[in-house]
Amino acid sequence: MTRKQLIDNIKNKQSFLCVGLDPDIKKIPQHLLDCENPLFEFNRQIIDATAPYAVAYKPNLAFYESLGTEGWIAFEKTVNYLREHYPDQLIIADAKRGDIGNTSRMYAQSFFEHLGVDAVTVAPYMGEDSVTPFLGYEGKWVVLLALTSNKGSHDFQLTEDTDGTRLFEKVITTSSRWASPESMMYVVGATQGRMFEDIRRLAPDNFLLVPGVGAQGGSLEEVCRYGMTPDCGLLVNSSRGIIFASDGTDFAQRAAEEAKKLQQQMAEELKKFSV
Ligand SMILES: O=C(O)c1cc(=O)[nH]c(=O)n1[C@@H]1O[C@H](COP(=O)(O)O)[C@@H](O)[C@H]1O
Repeated sequence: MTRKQLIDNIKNKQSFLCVGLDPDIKKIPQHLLDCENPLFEFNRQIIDATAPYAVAYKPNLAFYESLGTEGWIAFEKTVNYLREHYPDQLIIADAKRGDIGNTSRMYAQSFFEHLGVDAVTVAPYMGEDSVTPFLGYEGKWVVLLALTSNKGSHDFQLTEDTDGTRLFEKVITTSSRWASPESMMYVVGATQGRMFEDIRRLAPDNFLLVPGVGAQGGSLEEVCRYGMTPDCGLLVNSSRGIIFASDGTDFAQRAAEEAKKLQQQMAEELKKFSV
């Protein structure tokens, strides 16, 4: 999906919601456990219920890989279901990959050629040759970890160079030379508040994937105040806050309600910024 298509979808739907498909088998409703593939059935119903309010889905590979073959099948079926029934939704494989060039090329092939997702999360730690194999696929995106939502973001990302440059700033400045905002997004946690101002100084045009609202307590209003651009420039993810709103037979309907609430707040924010 191109940047223009993504922006058009956001404007048309008045939403920049990314629904995180992190279906923990221990938390999905009991009545689904008898289905042939409980994870896929859970995702299918969540997708059907939330699609009107979302522009992207982000399955996190950990929740699938942890179940072995059955989990991987659920992941593939989920991607195929989205492709077939909701071709306008951006699919982000949250895999946090990155390795020596020769290996990254295989990861890129797996996600972009075999699975056909639109975007993959990539860790920057191994540098240019670990990231560039994911670039150069028409309409595909690298979503590079910049300033994450967790406590551990202080351990490395916020440490300073002798000239005061913080590591996440170096990641953005250096990686901006590898790709344009047409194919590079950055992950910035919603819990980082005013740091979005610093991010925007370095990455004024890039889309930011922002996890951490809902279960991790980040503020949507604050993210928008410091991070929104004239093109919106944000994809805000919520996983548990939507998909586990209920563990009963009404789980899909409750997920839709939570997604709709976020979409309505997003529409207000888009209006404020005249997007
Ligand atoms: O790359 C990510 O998506 C990610 C980066 C980050 O800094 N923080 C973060 O929570 N995530 C992911 O975003 C999702 C957040 O889930 P919830 O906290 O349940 O909304 C999970 O899949 C996390 O692995």
